[in-house]
Amino acid sequence: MSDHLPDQPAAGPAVPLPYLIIDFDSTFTQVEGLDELADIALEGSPDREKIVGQIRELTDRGMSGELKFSESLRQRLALLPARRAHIGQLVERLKGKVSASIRRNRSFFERFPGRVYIVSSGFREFIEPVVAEFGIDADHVLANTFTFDAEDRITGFDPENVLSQDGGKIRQLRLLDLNGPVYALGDGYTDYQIREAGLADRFYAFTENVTRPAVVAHADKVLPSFDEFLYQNNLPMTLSYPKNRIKVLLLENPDSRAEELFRAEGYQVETVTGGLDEDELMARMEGVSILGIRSKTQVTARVLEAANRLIGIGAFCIGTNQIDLVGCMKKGVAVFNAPFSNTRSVVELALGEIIMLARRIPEKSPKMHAGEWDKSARGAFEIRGKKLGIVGYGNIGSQLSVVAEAVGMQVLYYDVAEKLQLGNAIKCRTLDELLEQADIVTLHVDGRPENTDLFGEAQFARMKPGSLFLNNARGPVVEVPALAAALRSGHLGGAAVDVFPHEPKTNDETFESELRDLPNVLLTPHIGGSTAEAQRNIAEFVPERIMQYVNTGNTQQSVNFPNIQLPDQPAHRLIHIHHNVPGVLARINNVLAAHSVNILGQYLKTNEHIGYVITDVDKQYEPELIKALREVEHTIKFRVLY
Ligand SMILES: NC(=O)c1ccc[n+]([C@@H]2O[C@H](COP(=O)([O-])OP(=O)(O)OC[C@H]3O[C@@H](n4cnc5c(N)ncnc54)[C@H](O)[C@@H]3O)[C@@H](O)[C@H]2O)c1
Ligand SMILES: O=C(O)CC[C@@H](O)C(=O)O
Repeated sequence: MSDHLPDQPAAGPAVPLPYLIIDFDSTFTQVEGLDELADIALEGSPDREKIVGQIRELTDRGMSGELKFSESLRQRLALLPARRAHIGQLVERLKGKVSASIRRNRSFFERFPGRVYIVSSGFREFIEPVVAEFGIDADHVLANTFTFDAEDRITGFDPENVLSQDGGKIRQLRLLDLNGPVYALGDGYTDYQIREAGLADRFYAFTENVTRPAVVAHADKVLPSFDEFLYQNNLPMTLSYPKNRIKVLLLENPDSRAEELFRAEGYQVETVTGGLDEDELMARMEGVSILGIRSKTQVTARVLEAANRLIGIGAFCIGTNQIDLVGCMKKGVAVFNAPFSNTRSVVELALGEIIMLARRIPEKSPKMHAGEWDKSARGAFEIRGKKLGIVGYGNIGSQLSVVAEAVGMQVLYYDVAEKLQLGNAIKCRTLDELLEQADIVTLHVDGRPENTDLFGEAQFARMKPGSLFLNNARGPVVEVPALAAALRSGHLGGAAVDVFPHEPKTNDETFESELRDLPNVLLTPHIGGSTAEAQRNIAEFVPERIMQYVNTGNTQQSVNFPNIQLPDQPAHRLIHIHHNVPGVLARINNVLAAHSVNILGQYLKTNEHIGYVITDVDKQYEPELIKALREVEHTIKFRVLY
């Protein structure tokens, strides 16, 4: 079943295409023309900020219906010290501030110029040249006109123009006397009034730039973008799917940059500060296309069942053991993480902990806070020349190896996979070999199920008396009672633990552990990767991967999908995810052949569970092709990108 991102077939116009009455300020463009004109005219003036602020406020009060429109316009122009020459500068500025979704769909305007009217209480002098670039003629621009004095100063507006009067848009629409369905699109109350007066069949509140609750309350539909308007009306659009329909749910407080990037892309974003348990998460999954989590949220089979539109998961961390990766694959959900964004932070924490434990700081510092002066060298040692045993020589383990050698340690490592030996590090053939030699043992394995209880009584017993132990990897890897016993007995000289089998879901919950109050034990609340740098890196890395996947189908660095790095292609891209059973590619190609499709490129990669086929095709194809591809047996998900 393909259940998400319904593709937009190369749609033709609804017949007949309604007349579109589109507002200019804060709708066609992102800004209000008069506010910008004031900003230009007052450049260098000490009153700039104050006057622009006053004009903005008057604009807002007029747009939300709080102040009579004619009064708002009169007062704004009285404050505006502008001249004719400023208008040219304004036009250039406005050309760069056309609303993103309008700019994106320029071809729509060029294709249907006769059906679009710009009806605005702004001024023709700056509107006409901006919309002309979209193929909208001057006679389809209905707007006010300025008056000037002999020195070319703007003195006011032409009072005879109906648009300068209260109810101006209504009067203008009456004069237009359009024959056929009329849809009004705008951000202001005066746009809604067209509909209220019965002169438009629908009013669409356009919220891409500003949202005025009083206006939204009256709208037939709310448009976070012009794409959404085209999509709802089955009109030709530049994107295959409106981005505002993509809902992102972000849990566990990733850096705010993540939310910012998703919003800038046009997605809807909801955030939850802490983690959610399974039932809570299930209740939130309806309609979510992208889920963002960190280490606490368990994405289980039940959660996936409740996810009716999920296409991607972003793990804003390294570990992905909290996600049912196979379940995601079988549902066509691509998972991305940030494999190196916090590596350095964990390494620095581990190195710091090694030094702190070697000097017994976890005991000395609390004593000092309690007023006790305990100056002694008992049990304290330098780390220079000591043997550091790294278990798990992946990104973190190997980076720690380099840093530890730089401070004079001898590195031993053990990994289940063959790894590049860095510097002078010595590979151990078995874990026991490492445990028997190391003065300090540090864990950097991943959280795969087989690693549960990797360290228990037997492993601690193998470690040298007085040695130190660190776990910054995953809580379940260590049997906590065995570690506590080894510390209590004095067999281990100290430990630093950042991760626990049971971690509080939020900062409001109490942390319970047998390790509390043990001597020379550093406990930290899973903060190995919690630095400003790491969190910022993660918050950029993960959204970028996800947006690339949504926009191009690129699965490079996905944790569970076959990795394909796709070329840019000015084509329609058919993205097909299917169960990996023999013959699916042949079936897909039979469908393409039966519809005489011109294939520009095809890419296939499979893994144990799924096949991922990307076919770039010529833009000319019959809409039935899409239906036929969706119906190919064993399809998990299918979408079209263009
Ligand atoms: N404390 C934190 O805040 C924090 C931050 C980042 C990462 N982590 C944890 O650290 C882990 C390691 O991160 P990484 O980026 O180095 O991952 P990685 O995948 O690059 O390295 C893990 C290494 O462990 C090895 N390994 C797995 N099981 C093993 C075993 N039983 N014995 C020996 N070697 C084994 C793997 O072969 C791999 O080389 C992550 O999976 C995550 O769970 C914790
Ligand atoms: O920030 C987190 O929640 C997890 C950090 C760490 O364990 C990781 O896997 O990157």
